[in-house]
Amino acid sequence: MDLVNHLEGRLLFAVPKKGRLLQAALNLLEGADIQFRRENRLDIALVKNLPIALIFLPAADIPTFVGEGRVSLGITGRDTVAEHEAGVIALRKEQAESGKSTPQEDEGGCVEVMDLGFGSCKLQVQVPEKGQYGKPSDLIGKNIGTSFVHLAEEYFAALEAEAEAEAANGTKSKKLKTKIIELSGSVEAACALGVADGIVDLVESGETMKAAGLKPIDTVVSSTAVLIKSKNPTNVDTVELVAARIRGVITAQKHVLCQYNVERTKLAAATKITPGKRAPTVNALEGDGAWVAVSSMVEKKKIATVMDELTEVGAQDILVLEIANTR
Ligand SMILES: Nc1ncnc2c1ncn2[C@@H]1O[C@H](COP(=O)(O)OP(=O)(O)OP(=O)(O)O)[C@@H](O)[C@H]1O
Ligand SMILES: O=P(O)(O)OC[C@H]1O[C@H](OP(=O)(O)OP(=O)(O)O)[C@H](O)[C@@H]1O
Repeated sequence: MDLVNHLEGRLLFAVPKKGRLLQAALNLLEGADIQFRRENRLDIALVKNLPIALIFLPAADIPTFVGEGRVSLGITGRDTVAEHEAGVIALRKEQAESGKSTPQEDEGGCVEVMDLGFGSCKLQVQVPEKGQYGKPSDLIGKNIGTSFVHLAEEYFAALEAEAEAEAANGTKSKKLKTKIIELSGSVEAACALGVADGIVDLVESGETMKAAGLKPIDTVVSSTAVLIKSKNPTNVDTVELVAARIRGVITAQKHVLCQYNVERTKLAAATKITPGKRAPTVNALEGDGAWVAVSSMVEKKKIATVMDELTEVGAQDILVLEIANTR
């Protein structure tokens, strides 16, 4: 089937085609009951139960497609959105300076719909552990290796402006003194191989940088995966439906359902610990007027403490249940 000719009327939704965000993004689509079958080697998949076509793209390219309005919705890292936006700002500035065209502030761009809670990492400035550079300003005028050229340029332009203002010499140079060298991967190798004095790269556990003999000296962007939409999306109702479904899955992932029995006299103390989303559900226990059963949504990360506190106030038969979905 020629899928490209079946896109008419469908919401185009970009999903990372590989890499660290792929599996979590697919899990989210499954949780939101977005059903599709991706043919081998095809980067387009028609959704069976909704008017959506999934477009599988490199995470770093998704903000370009969404920002230009070619695709209405996307899942990618906030770092890639920031890089795209820094690129757009740099281009507008360049065009304005050369008088080529008028900068259009309101045109295009990505709107963050929600944080998806996975893929957390930091874009950091890293230097050799045993080297001569201790703070970011030491790197002014040096060589910086990165895949995030626009964010690195923006970062060092701000550092240079700050340094010039401090020196109060009034010579605000237009040209960046620091040399930004674009690398597409294995950026951590650049210092040891003499290509760069410092790097701007992603860090999660810190293991890669430690193994490469590097240490962080600043954070440029803190990132997680995000759902983004274009400024003027097509199929607005479907965009809202998908966002609501994904929000439900994420809320469910972050919470558990806590059920317990407690004496009515201790109910106020217990429900103070588990106030729930709106309010806890309280039911009488069959044949025992003195006891009630309580059920309440609790944040997953707090559940151990909540169970300790409930036990302390006299709650019994505490059960913790996974929530598959919620609205
Ligand atoms: N070490 C990491 N830990 C957590 N998230 C990361 C990490 N590295 C990257 N990410 C996130 O995942 C996104 C995609 O990066 P990833 O390297 O997986 O993509 P990719 O498409 O395979 O790119 P490449 O081929 O350049 O490695 C990044 O933009 C960032 O938001
Ligand atoms: O802090 P850590 O948990 O060690 O993760 C950081 C590493 O992960 C990313 O690289 P990736 O594995 O995507 O490979 P790449 O260098 O080819 O981009 C990033 O560029 C770092 O190299």
